[in-house]
Amino acid sequence: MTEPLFEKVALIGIGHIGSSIAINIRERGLAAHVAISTRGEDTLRRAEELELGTSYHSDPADAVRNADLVILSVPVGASGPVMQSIAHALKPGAIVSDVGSVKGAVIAAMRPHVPKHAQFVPAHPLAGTENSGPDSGFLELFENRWTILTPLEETSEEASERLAALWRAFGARVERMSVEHHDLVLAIVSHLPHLIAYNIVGTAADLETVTQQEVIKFSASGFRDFTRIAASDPTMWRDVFLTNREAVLEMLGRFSEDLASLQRAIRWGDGDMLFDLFTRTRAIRRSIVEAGQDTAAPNFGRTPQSR
Ligand SMILES: NC(=O)C1=CN([C@@H]2O[C@H](COP(=O)(O)OP(=O)(O)OC[C@H]3O[C@@H](n4cnc5c(N)ncnc54)[C@H](O)[C@@H]3O)[C@@H](O)[C@H]2O)C=CC1
Ligand SMILES: O=C(O)C(=O)Cc1ccc(O)cc1
Repeated sequence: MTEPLFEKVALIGIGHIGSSIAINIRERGLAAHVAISTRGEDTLRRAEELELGTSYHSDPADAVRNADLVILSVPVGASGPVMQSIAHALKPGAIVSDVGSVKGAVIAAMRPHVPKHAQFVPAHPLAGTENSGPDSGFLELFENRWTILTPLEETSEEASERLAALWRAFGARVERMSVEHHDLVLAIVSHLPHLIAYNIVGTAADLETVTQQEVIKFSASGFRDFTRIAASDPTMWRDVFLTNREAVLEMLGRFSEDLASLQRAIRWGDGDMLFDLFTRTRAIRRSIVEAGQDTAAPNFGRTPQSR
């Protein structure tokens, strides 16, 4: 148990990320009260059965009343309307944050509704799995993972630091970044890999010459890794690609050019080109492993169910 960092926290949206936050707050004793609200009545009931909070509200405005910290953990496309619906109930000095995978579009949607008397600290934990819903959260999810804060010019240093302290209490490492840079970095390290996974699994599913049963039966571990990522939540990822459009298209353009060079090397039997690239990429993997960010880390891609 740590000292409570906040008296009352409100969690709006209680899926994979919201429930992992709730479990961290509960297990580490980081807030005296945790009010939960989410769109679906079934999800709200399930959150109560799992004892993720201390009060449960159908109306998000009721949950945020008197809260010192409000965290939105909803699909990126829902952030603006949810912010609008809670704005009038925020207490003076309240900190409002989010966990969205895209920052530019979320900030553009939320910022106009944040009252002057509140502090908006946008955030993004670089941690998650392909699972969704309130049953998929777990305590270790954020351990040794980065959480990026993208404070705005009107955000106070004190509010950023209080939110950073909460993420550190979850075991996360915290870094600050500009909004634009965040969206570019995430386009290459997270959004494009998901697009590639969705595409390759889709291509395999549509083949006429190889049956779906064969794809399932003979899938080697490389393909299996893609199927895990391609099992990620459709609503969440639809919103990511629609809202980080420019950065994803920029990275996709670079990716397509590089893929065309590989295609040419294979066609012309340019083994040196293939060997050189594969040597450089192997070095990147080794530096990720050395930095302790590899798949052997305790939480990667695993949930309590699969452990
Ligand atoms: N799943 C992941 O690996 C990661 C997700 N994120 C971000 O976290 C956010 C939430 O994602 P997950 O927890 O994975 O999704 P999820 O699908 O597990 O949970 C989403 C929650 O939002 C609620 N919700 C949906 N629309 C709503 C609305 N209009 N009003 C109130 N509640 C609403 C749902 O009922 C559910 O409780 C997304 O913005 C996503 O980009 C960030 C890091 C990792
Ligand atoms: O499941 C995976 O491999 C992930 O990459 C999880 C993830 C998904 C979305 C994010 O914004 C951050 C992390």
